Amino acid sequence: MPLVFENVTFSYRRSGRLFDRLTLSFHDPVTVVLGPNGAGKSTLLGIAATAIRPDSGRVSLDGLVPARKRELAAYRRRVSWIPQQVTAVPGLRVREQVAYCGWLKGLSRSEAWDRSIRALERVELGDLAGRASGKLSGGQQRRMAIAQALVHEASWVLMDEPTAGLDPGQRQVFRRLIAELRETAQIIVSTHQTDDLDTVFDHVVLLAHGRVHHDGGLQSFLGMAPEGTPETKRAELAYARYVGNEA
Ligand SMILES: Nc1ncnc2c1ncn2[C@@H]1O[C@H](COP(=O)(O)OP(=O)(O)OP(=O)(O)O)[C@@H](O)[C@H]1O
Repeated sequence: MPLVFENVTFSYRRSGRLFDRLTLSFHDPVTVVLGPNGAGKSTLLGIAATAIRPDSGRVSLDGLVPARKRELAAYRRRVSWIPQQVTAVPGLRVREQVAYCGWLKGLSRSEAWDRSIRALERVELGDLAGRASGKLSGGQQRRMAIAQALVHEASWVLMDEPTAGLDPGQRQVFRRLIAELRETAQIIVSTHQTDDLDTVFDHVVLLAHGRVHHDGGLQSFLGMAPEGTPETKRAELAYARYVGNEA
């Protein structure tokens, strides 16, 4: 079920044109959108999540076009978005917040409540289900946000810099989660860190200044590193080769 951007143009009022007729198709199980700060990664995911409206062009998912009013709700049910900023809802406990997100996506209250604990267990937060959501650490809040996205079992999960603020142990949890999640959903992860690149990703989109510099398999991306580059440096050097001074 591909998620497709066709000729998408978008400008922020203050900072000018970011995307100029951007055409891109996400079709692999797990895609990473890699790019330096300000490349447009969050905006791209925000558009895919329908939080941001493009000025022109079309986004579609399995033929559903969110710009068509009647298709918007069905599109949104299929897509889960974890934005960069995680918000704790004052007064809610962790499990309540996760269940609330499921309810917002159209689950019944009891279904949302039942699924919330499973979602929290998947991100290894089951033990903290009863804690006030505002009292989690930054890394735990990011994992709660992932649970929020998992609770309604969307077919696409969009994760904006999900590993920011995670310690190495939590990054491992995240990798396992992606490996498990890819069985039931297609995933887009954004990051600016080449050391996040991992065999869990099938597809690499490299973005800089709103333009796509690479759109293809992980191995073809890594293959851009100069010959003889040690395994651990390939992502970094391939990235430097594509983006060069532009980053
Ligand atoms: N609300 C806004 N108003 C004006 N300009 C914005 C706004 N949000 C983002 N921009 C600009 O749009 C460009 C792309 O920003 P975006 O946040 O999409 O990039 P990013 O790749 O996600 O960056 P980062 O890795 O820092 O999160 C940047 O130049 C940024 O300054």
